[in-house]
Amino acid sequence: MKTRRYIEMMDTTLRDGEQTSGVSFSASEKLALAQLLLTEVKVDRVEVASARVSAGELDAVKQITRWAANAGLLDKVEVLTFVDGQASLDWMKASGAKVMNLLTKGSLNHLTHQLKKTPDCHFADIQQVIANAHQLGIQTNVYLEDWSNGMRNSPEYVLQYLDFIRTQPIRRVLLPDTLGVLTPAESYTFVHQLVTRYPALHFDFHAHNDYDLGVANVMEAIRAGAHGIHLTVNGLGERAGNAPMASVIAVLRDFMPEVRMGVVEKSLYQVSKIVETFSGLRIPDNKPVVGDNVFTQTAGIHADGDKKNNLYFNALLPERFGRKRSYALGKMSGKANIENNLRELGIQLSEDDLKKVTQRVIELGDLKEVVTREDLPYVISDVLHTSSVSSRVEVLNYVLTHSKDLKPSATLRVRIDEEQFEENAQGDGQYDAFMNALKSIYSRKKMVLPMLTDYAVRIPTGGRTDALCETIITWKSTTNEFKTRGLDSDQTVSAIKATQKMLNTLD
Ligand SMILES: CC(=O)SCCNC(=O)CCNC(=O)[C@H](O)C(C)(C)COP(=O)(O)OP(=O)(O)OC[C@H]1O[C@@H](n2cnc3c(N)ncnc32)[C@H](O)[C@@H]1OP(=O)(O)O
Repeated sequence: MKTRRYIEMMDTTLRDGEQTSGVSFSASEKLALAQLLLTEVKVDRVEVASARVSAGELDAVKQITRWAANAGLLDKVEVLTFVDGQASLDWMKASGAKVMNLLTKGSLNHLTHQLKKTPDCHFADIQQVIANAHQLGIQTNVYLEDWSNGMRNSPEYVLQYLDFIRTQPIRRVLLPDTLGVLTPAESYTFVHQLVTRYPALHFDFHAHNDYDLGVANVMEAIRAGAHGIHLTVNGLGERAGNAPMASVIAVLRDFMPEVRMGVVEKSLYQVSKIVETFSGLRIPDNKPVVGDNVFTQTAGIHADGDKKNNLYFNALLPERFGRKRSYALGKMSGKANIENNLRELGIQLSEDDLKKVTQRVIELGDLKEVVTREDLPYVISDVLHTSSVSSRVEVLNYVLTHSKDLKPSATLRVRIDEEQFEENAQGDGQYDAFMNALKSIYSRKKMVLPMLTDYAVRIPTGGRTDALCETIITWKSTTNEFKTRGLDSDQTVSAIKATQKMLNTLD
């Protein structure tokens, strides 16, 4: 049997990913992510910073290298450096990092117009930096910046460069499509040309996503013989970003059985969520593999087909990533969507009642209202005039204050079963103060509230909901994750309504 070729994965979320406009990771966030990426996601290497950037960046790299040295992983931590005499090397020394990814010029255009040097002069500078690094016990990989344009416009320069670099004590040659301009066909041709001509060199391919071709280009570069690839979590990166890790891993696993890799598929969703929080950049709901809605069937026909011999099955199963399939509720729902959601809630309805509830969900969808699974008991009670909604908990009264230069506060009275409780608290905002008062009441009852993991506010347009504000809160308990929704003309009140629904879902 043919052995599968191992592809090295280098994660550059902490270097190239941080080049996303508006993103800046703190030192502790960088440390936590480097640890997670190397020990749980199990990428082969992480690039954690560019040299010389800032004092905070130096502190972050010091923390990472201290941890990595203790964990025996120091050779997996990389820093981008420049051809700048001793400056980057001094920074490397101070940071404790032992692998540098030296940024050199991969196109004659960049070399001539940015560095204003001749190839010979550039090669001499590079040779000096590599030799000095070697003396400091620092290993070198070389980036050929703008390599893709170099292959198109000055291929003789690229070959001249590689003839030079193969004589140097370097470990890897990193081929960036710096501006994300390659087509898949070119990615294959260019990588294949170099892999064939320089069989002793190790080539990494580094894709950018300017034409949304990052994943396709990575596939073709690997097919052409690239030994490693560079990825970022959630596709973070300058401009349109880099090749997104979760998509690339899924594609390689499902479509390229001839290669293998160390990355743990089950960890991809977790790391994606953490990077979403640390970067402050929300993942689009339709982002493959990690987006909120990518395992949600909306159309009634699809939901129906899922229960009939799994007709809409594909290999991209949510369970591979620790996720679950769900069924949206709205105007495209059929009975199957409603049934699936009711099953999760442990509710059974007769065929006739199911039709009535389905009809109401469709009407609400027409009004642009979002219906969550946890809304269904309210819809049922409204349509069937039953008391299927638990009203164990009722928010009876509250006063919320907001004033200049004073902390917002809340006074709250709730009924839980037959007992009433009152509590005051402060918070960073009115809703935070409300939640703090609520948490105090629940801790008196020795009960823990689920964690609020997302809070989305929307002003639905059109229909009857013109002036209303909709708050959808995502909660995470020890056993599951769910959403509740509140609708009111006041934003805080809509959040409180969503919160009361959450309280009534608790056992
Ligand atoms: C492939 C990539 O994504 S490359 C990303 C590289 N990383 C970064 O740029 C990190 C963020 N950058 C920074 O913090 C800063 O730009 C620094 C600290 C690197 C340099 O800052 P400054 O000294 O203020 O220089 P500035 O950013 O204005 O210009 C860059 C200089 O580097 C030079 N330069 C460009 N490429 C290289 C290179 N590979 N090696 C050495 N110098 C280079 C430019 O020619 C320019 O020099 P000049 O001032 O003599 O014209």
